[in-house]
Amino acid sequence: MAALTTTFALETQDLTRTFGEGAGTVQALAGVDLAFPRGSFTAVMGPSGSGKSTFLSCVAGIDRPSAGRVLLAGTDVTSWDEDRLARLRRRRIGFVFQDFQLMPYLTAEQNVGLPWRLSGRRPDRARVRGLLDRVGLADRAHHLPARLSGGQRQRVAIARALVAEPDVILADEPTGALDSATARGVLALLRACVDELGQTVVMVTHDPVAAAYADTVVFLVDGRVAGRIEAPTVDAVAARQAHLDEQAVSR
Ligand SMILES: Nc1ncnc2c1ncn2[C@@H]1O[C@H](COP(=O)(O)OP(=O)(O)OP(=O)(O)O)[C@@H](O)[C@H]1O
Repeated sequence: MAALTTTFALETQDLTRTFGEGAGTVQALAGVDLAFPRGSFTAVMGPSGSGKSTFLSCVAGIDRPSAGRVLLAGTDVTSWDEDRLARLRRRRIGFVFQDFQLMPYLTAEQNVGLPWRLSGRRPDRARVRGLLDRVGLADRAHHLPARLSGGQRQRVAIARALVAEPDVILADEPTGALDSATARGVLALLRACVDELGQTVVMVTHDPVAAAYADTVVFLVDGRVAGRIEAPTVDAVAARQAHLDEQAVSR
């Protein structure tokens, strides 16, 4: 059976995550089946609280699903222990967090090189500099995060997620804190990761303009897949979002 699943960089089967117990139980994910082909760009959208961040965390192995499976390149990693998952994340997954998670005492350049250091390698300085240049921060390489704006910090986090050329890039609202010109630059960079390097990008966003950079948009509602759009346009995404919001209000 494994051969059938290896064309997908990432797959979830019946992914379920429940928080709390008894009357206070929240079902953040209620059986999500999704498959992400290698070299694809997928946007995950949905109302606030629909399970988007929980989905990314479970897929990255940062959170543990209550049931269901996560497969990376056809390998079931659901029951891997913490150490093994951490090593996998370092090697194969780039994660852009909502809150950046930069090391405050490292410069922009050192933060970008961190994934290499953590896996015991010397950072490739030319690649680090090249990525800082791509995200428009060539002249900020020696700045500490405290001396960067929110948008600049986000761009350092993106460069860091890309530096080790991971197979899968998971991004939670990567353009949320950016002005529209910088956001376009970041989205073009993610698109290039897919088109030029064959990486697989899964990006949570609320923004139809950002979602239109993807090949596919998947909508989550109440922890379930509620729809998808292939080859999305800004108008098609915005219309579907409005429709889902109306349904949510009338529920
Ligand atoms: N650690 C937790 N403990 C309890 N409930 C949680 C926890 N994390 C998430 N939830 C709940 O799970 C549901 C899904 O949350 P999640 O953050 O995944 O949604 P989201 O779609 O990313 O929302 P947003 O767009 O607002 O970021 C919400 O009802 C949330 O309150």
